[in-house]
Parts: sequence; C-alpha cells; structure tokens
Amino acid sequence: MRYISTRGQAAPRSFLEILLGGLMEDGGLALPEAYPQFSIDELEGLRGASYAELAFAVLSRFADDIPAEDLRAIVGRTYTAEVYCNGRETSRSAEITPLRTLEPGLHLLELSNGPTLAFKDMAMQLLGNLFEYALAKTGASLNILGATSGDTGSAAEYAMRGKKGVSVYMLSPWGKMSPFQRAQMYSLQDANIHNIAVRGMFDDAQDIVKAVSNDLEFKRRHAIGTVNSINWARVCAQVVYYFKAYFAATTRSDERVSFAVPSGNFGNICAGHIARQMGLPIAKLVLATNENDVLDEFFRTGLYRPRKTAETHATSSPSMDISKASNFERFVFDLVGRDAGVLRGLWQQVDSGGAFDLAGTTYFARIGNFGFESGRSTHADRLATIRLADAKYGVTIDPHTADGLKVALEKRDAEVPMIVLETALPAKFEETIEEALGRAPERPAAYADIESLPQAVEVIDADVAVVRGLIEAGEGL
Ligand SMILES: Cc1ncc(COP(=O)(O)O)c(C=O)c1O
Ligand SMILES: N[C@@H](CCOP(=O)(O)O)C(=O)O
Repeated sequence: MRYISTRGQAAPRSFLEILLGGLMEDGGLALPEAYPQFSIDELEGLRGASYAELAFAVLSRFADDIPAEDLRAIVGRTYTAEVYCNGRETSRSAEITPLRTLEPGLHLLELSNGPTLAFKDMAMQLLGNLFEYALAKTGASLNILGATSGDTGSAAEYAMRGKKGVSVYMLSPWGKMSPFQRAQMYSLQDANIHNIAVRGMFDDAQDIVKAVSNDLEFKRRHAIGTVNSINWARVCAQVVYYFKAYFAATTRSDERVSFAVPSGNFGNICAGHIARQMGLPIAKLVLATNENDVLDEFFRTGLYRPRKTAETHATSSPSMDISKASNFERFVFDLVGRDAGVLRGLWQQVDSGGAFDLAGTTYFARIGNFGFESGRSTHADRLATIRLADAKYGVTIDPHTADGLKVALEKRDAEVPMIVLETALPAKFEETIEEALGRAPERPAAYADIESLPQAVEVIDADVAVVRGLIEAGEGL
C-alpha cells in the first residue's frame, strides 16, 4: 500500500515511513492511494471476531510493510482486557469497546475504558507499540511533537512514557483544560515527557506543530514525529472500532447503522468516513459540534470558515474547542474527487487565514453521497442531555458524549440503529457533571487524588521559535 499526500507534491510513502514521519513533505496529510474494500461476504466472515482479530483484519490492509506475524503480535498485546478495563472493569472488558444499548435502536459505544479514560487510548496505545517496533528495527529515536485540547496529550504521554528512543513534547492550551485533564498530564515526571502550555487555544498549538513539521531541515535533524490525527496510524486504528460496533449492533452484514460522533479535530469521524469508504454499511455519519461550530456550518452550508483564536469559545466540552480541524483536509480531498490541485487551492486560502465556500459547486452537490449530517450543542443542551441520560437510561455521560447524544436524537431514523460514540468518561469533567446532576461522577481508584500531585509544565507564548528551542534543549539533557 502506497500513501499519497492530499497536497499531491510529495513522493508516495509506505506505512512505516508515514508512521514515523507524520506530516507529508509538502505539508499535506497522508492517505492510501485507494481504500481497501470489504465485501459483504468478507464482513460476514469477520462477525464474532475478537477486537484484536478485527484490528489485524483491518490494519493488515493498511500496514502491509509490517510482516503479518509481527502485526498480529502487536495488536494482540495492545488490545487486551487488562489495558482497556480502567475505571469500569466489567465482565465485558474483553470486548474492549462494549456496546451499551440505551433503548431499542439507540446505543452507546464505550471507547473510554483505556488508561486515560478517553477514546484517544484506542489508537494511542497501538501507536506506542508501533513506534517501539519501528524504532527497534533501525535503532533510531523520535521526538514526538503534539498538540492537545485535553485528551490526546495524556493518552500520548501514558502510551509513550518510558518508551526507549521516544521523547514527547506536548503543547496544551494554558488554562483551558479541566483540572483533571491538567493533572493527568502535568503530574507526569518521566524524563522523556515534556509538558508545554501555550497561551492561546488548541488551534495555536496545532499551528506550531505543523510549522515545526513543515521545517523539513529541523524535522530531519531532530527526527520529529507526530501523535495527533495528522498521523495516519492514529486514524486507521480508529477505523477498527467502527467495524467492532457494527457487528455488535447488527445480526447480518447487509444491515445498516448510523454513528453520531462528537467532533473537534475531525479525526474520529474521519475514521468513520474511511470505514464507510471501505464498504462498512454505514447509513449516516452524524457530526456533533459544541458552540465552536465551524464543521456544522460547513456540512449545512458548504462554507468552511475557520475561526480565529479570539472567536473560539472556551466551553464545557473543552476537548472540542477547535476551530481549524486538521483532518477535515482528508475528507475534502475525497470530496473534490482526490484532485490535489483543487485541494491545494482551497488550503492556500485556509492557511492564509481565509475561508472557502463550496456552496453551489459540483463538489458540494455530491456531499449527500458521503452520508454526513451535522448539528451543534450548547452548554444548556449538554446539561439537559446529561440529565436525560441519567434519568432515562441510568448512565452518566461526559459533556462531549452529551453533545453527540443530543445531535444523535435529532438526526436518527426510525429503522436504522444509531450508535453514539462515547469519547470520554465523566470523571474527567467533574464540574459540569456536578452542575448537571448535583453530584460528582464516579472516579477510578487510580485517579482518586490526582489533582493534589505536584505538577510540572513550562508556560510559553504561541511562538514556534520557543518550541524549537525547547526541543533542542531537551535533546541536550
Ligand atoms: C473527549 C473528546 N471528545 C471529542 C473529541 C473530538 O474528536 P476529534 O478531534 O477526533 O474530532 C475530542 C478530541 O479530539 C475529545 O477529546
Ligand atoms: N481533542 C483532541 C485534539 C487533538 O485531536 P487529535 O485527534 O488530532 O489528536 C485532544 O484531546 O487533544
């Protein structure tokens, strides 16, 4: 399998090359030359497979430069009940991503049972093992530069802590994450973990990651890699749970299901888009935003207008406080018929602070073929949905999942099962749960007192040069 760039000006690469390289040399994102396909018969053959077996079936189509027995061993030690039982150890832990039925035709896909209590662990644990495997082959080392709005950071740090040859430089928006999220990251004391808080929003941090990655000489000299959904391995690992959920919600492989996905950087729902392109019978992909509704605006109108930092709201679903969704570029590449020239033109406008409008174009005319629908949710909606889930279904959901459920209820069709992706556990967002329910959410014992641990973080302005300097200084340690 060869990987091409959305911007069309980089040499095609193999899976292992893009795993370590992150952003393509022309500033674009990697995508397979063609999506592998699963026929109905092949899907039927996978019904009943364990999570690790499914992960192998899906990922072996993408990572064909990893020998099959090595890949099987990697997914086998990644997707275990021991890794994915944190906080909610149940008899269903072996499912890795259990499906909980809220009412007939409405399900919640539990994706937050990993070590850091958010769906990011689903791919990040795999990435940690893949990095270790790839680096051991060459004896090379890797400086991972990442940006987080709250959950990618801790998932990456927990997956990479103590890993040989790997250092993590994680940029987070100063003062914007929940106290639990801050404590989860900033309390880590491992020598290979560097927490850097940026005065700004997530988008400022992500811009720095892209700027450093686009400095090809610096990137080569310091072996810079990424763990955000910029990295294709993140996205393809997330494809697996769409398959797992599909089999859990259906009995035959010609049935269709819909998914509702709380969205920010567009990585999670992009994985759903790819699963659909691969032949998984998905009716709708329902995208839910919070008050930062750039993506909802696009799917309703065709206008993509990323907001500036000052226009981006700090909300009670903080991990979705994103106004420039990195992965959206992968979807638009498919939408414009994989024409890299057209994509480049559109992103020239985005990268210079502008917008683009596809309304009235032949591209937007075929948006219906991709199954997307969208909606937005506000603080009041979030509280109401958390209360509804508690009262009607006896489940405490986190504010991001609440955004997804709110829009799912608006968009579901009577005859098609709707699966809402749970993206974090409520323990991470205690204040909002207390506001909604008048009580604190349950918290796994391992995190009982995390906020009182000592924290270490370097606070900086959103300045690329400062980040470059911190990486250089870290290497000198
Ligand atoms: C809890 C939570 N929900 C939803 C999202 C949005 O997911 P994505 O960025 O993949 O669209 C994030 C961040 O990515 C998150 O951390
Ligand atoms: N919400 C994310 C933002 C980064 O998304 P990613 O999928 O590109 O890593 C976070 O929690 O950091």
